[in-house]
Amino acid sequence: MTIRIINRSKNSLPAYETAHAAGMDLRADTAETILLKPMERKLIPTGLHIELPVGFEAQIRPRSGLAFKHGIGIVNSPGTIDADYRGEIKVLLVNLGTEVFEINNGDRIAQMVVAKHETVNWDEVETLNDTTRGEGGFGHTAVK
Ligand SMILES: O=c1ccn([C@H]2C[C@H](O)[C@@H](COP(=O)(O)OP(=O)(O)OP(=O)(O)O)O2)c(=O)[nH]1
Ligand SMILES: [Mg+2]
Repeated sequence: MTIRIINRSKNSLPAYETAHAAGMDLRADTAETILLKPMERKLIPTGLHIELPVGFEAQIRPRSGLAFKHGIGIVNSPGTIDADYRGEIKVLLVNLGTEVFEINNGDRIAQMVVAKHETVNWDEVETLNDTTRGEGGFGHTAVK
């Protein structure tokens, strides 16, 4: 599919790094180096604005390499970009590691997955179909 995009950064457009990757890496758009101290969170600009087709969303997900090596996560993971959002895509990084993490312009800080979603109408009722699980959850199938 083709999606309209405005790129106000000087970085290349988000791109799939391998032939069948699900996510396109997003790059930081920042004139100055951003420092993220341990347990600190910051909204990182990308300079990108997109026009998703109705019925699609974009998910902003962490990169496992940054998570593993530096403890970098996304506070609201996965972030949701709505089809009607025209603002700049931003990434809410958090440093869960023990060292200060440096972000420079063009660094690949997160990945974006474009996905279909349903739009639901509620059918409000008094009872739901019974199942073997019933109301069991939160570990109720664990071996005792
Ligand atoms: O990681 C994110 C998450 C969201 N957004 C943008 C796109 C999204 O469409 C909008 C609103 O996001 P969300 O619905 O998650 O936030 P909210 O706190 O519910 O804000 P709002 O009241 O604006 O919906 O913010 C981002 O740029 N990055
Ligand atoms: Mg919202």
